[in-house]
Amino acid sequence: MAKTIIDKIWENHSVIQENNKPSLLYIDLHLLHEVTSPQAFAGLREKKRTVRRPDLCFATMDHNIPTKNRFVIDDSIALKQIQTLEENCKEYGIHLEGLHSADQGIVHVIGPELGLTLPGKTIVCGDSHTSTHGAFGALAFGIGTSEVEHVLATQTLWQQKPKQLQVKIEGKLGYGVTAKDIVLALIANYGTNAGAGHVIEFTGETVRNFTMEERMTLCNMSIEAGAKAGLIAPDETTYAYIKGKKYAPKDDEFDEKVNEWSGLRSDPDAVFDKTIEINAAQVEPMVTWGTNPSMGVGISEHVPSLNEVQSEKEKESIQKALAYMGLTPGQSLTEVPVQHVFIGSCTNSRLSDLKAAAEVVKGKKVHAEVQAIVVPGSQQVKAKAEEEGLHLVFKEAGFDWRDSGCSMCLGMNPDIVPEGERCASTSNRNFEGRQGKGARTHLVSPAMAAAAAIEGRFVDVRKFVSGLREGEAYAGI
Ligand SMILES: CC(C)[C@H](C(=O)O)[C@@H](O)C(=O)O
Ligand code: SF4
Repeated sequence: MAKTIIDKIWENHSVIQENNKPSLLYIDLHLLHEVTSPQAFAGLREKKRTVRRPDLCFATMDHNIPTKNRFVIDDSIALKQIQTLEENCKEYGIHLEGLHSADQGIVHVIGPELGLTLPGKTIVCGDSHTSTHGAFGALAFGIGTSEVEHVLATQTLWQQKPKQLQVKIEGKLGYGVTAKDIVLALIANYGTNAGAGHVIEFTGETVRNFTMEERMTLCNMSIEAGAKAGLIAPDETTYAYIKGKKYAPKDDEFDEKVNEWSGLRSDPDAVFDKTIEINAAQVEPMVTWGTNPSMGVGISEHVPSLNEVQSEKEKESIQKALAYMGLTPGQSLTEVPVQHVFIGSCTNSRLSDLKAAAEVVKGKKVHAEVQAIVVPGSQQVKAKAEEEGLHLVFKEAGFDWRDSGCSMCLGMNPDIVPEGERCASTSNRNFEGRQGKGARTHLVSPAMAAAAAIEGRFVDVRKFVSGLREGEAYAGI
């Protein structure tokens, strides 16, 4: 029978598989961070168990850490979680990239960057955006803390096989349109439940033409479309990225692996439970206006007016979101002032994201009413950006240039958006209170965030880059 890549990885890892029952899956890589691991280790200790394969675990600290003066941790909970991770890794012999490490960074940025994330692997982490690693053709998904304990103890996990959704993306991206806009458009059109109970395989010409960093942005947000995971079959782009990475297979072993990986693709006649088709050419730069990632529009559109909506329930949810966001129905987002700009997070903090933002910022100044920060996804990204002088572009424009971490993506560290203030953010979640109590989050691409930092309000980056302002003739792309 024809198989999808998901079927193939599932079969390769099933230790126990019975019809219609959960399978016991072998886990190839277990990533750990400071927030979701402490109780798991405590549980192990209580039951007098040990870590079965410390060599298949890899830990970092990212959520709680400050991005400015990173060694001064004032918050007592953060400090405790960081120290606990250090102690646990030491006790159980798990490799940790701590605050002093040049390889530290957001867990989903460093896995790929260090060559730990490889095609065909099963990868888990106590973190929902583990889906990011699917960009390499790995089956990668987030797990809860009790599952973290189970994987630590057994290196396996019971899992019901999910359904499979194909998201086929064809067409050429317009100028100024990015992978972030594509995934925001997917979620805006099909909702935050589109992928519920499914793993997504992204296919199509547009995806094939994406770089690995773009593929990571796409897979990162598959979880916001409700999916358990998202993945992309590996190809030459994948192998070229992996080659030479610190922990990636080397020399002959690499060639053998490429041979093996090249079988990791869905058979031409494989059947999916569902297929969604996206025309990338129709997508424009996106901005979210509401309190979940599906509440988004193209920058030339406007916030929904209530008479456009049919159902009462939807009307209510829009009204509630707009009240929280301090917006009015039908408003154009280009008239909305922003006070904060955050370029970072596991969605958009890799070198190409910083380059795209720097391109927009170059030679310009951050608006007087805006506080803007750039937070590289890892210390390696930071170092590479500095080699290319990107930090100078940002600093000269008035951005703060920080150390790596989750930062303003979520209100768990000192980088908080104050109540009632608005942030153009390259992260992936815009829930109420996500960036701090009462904070208003708008999800955008790095280029759109950079343009908002300069103008002090949302602008269409396509017009901005070509030097035009609203009202001026625009020849298109
Ligand atoms: C803290 C962690 C459990 C959480 C997640 O699982 O996603 C965080 O990374 C997030 O993005 O909200
Ligand atoms: S950057 Fe944001 S989304 Fe990613 S792991 Fe950290 S908190 Fe979660």
